[in-house]
Amino acid sequence: MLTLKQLQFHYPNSRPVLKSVNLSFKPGGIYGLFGKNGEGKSTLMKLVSGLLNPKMGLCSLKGRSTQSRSVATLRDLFLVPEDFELPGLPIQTYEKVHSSFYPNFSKETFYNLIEEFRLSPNQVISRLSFGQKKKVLIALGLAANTPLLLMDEPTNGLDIPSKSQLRRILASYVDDGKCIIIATHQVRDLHSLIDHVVILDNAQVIFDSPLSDVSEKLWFGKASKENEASALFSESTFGGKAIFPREDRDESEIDLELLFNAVLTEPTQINTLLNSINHG
Ligand SMILES: Nc1ncnc2c1ncn2[C@@H]1O[C@H](COP(=O)(O)OP(=O)(O)OP(=O)(O)O)[C@@H](O)[C@H]1O
Repeated sequence: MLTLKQLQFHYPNSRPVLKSVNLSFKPGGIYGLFGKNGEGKSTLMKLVSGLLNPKMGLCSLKGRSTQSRSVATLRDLFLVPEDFELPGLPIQTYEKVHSSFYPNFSKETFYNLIEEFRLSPNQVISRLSFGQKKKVLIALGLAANTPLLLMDEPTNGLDIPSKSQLRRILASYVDDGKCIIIATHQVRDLHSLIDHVVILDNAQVIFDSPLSDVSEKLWFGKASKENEASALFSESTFGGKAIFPREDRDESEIDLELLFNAVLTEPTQINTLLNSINHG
């Protein structure tokens, strides 16, 4: 659905933010995009949305370059950005202005979500709190029903009940025709939803793997004197949690935070093991 080919980007007079990034995103998946602060997650989302132009390479959505920002492409994607400014319009007016851009927009979904988020259609957006504004954008993004939904730190600003509410809403939203990419540091908020992980580091993709492959090849458990030597990665600050080759052990629950730290520290070891999967 979405392909990034040899994508390169830097801001004026700055170091490269992305160096030759190649990625492919398929429908039916929720992708987690991770990276340390400043590694280019928001930039990548802006490139995909056509808000920035790559210095080299291409982003194509359903075979069309997103850089052209053609109507046909823009109606296929929605970006919920991390930072935004929203106008002093009532929610229902804002919905009317934006819904017309999206052929599959569902007013029913939008107003159901607005109600679920305890907002009311006549509230003026500029007078809402940051978290409430974010909920309006999330409702708009989900109601737009676009094949590609990009969410940059969607749980930032949401209170604890709203985070689980969003998790539940997103789980029911994804279907075989849609692809969702979520950039987040709040791994725990959405970890149960994510089924594919992409990690950016040093302007490159250092990890790109479905979690089914991670479960097949890696085992998440506690390090002990007996097994310490076989650990691919262990972190004492995680209470002795460690990652091992799975071998013939039962499947374990994936700890995304530990996986992220492991990939940043031992990318070659982790990737070599995952690449040994025979997909044939
Ligand atoms: N408008 C801009 N002009 C110049 N440099 C920028 C601009 N926006 C971002 N950058 C730089 O580009 C790099 C990538 O920023 P980006 O916001 O994409 O990172 P990020 O991974 O989303 O970070 P975070 O996790 O902190 O949200 C950073 O070094 C940042 O300083």
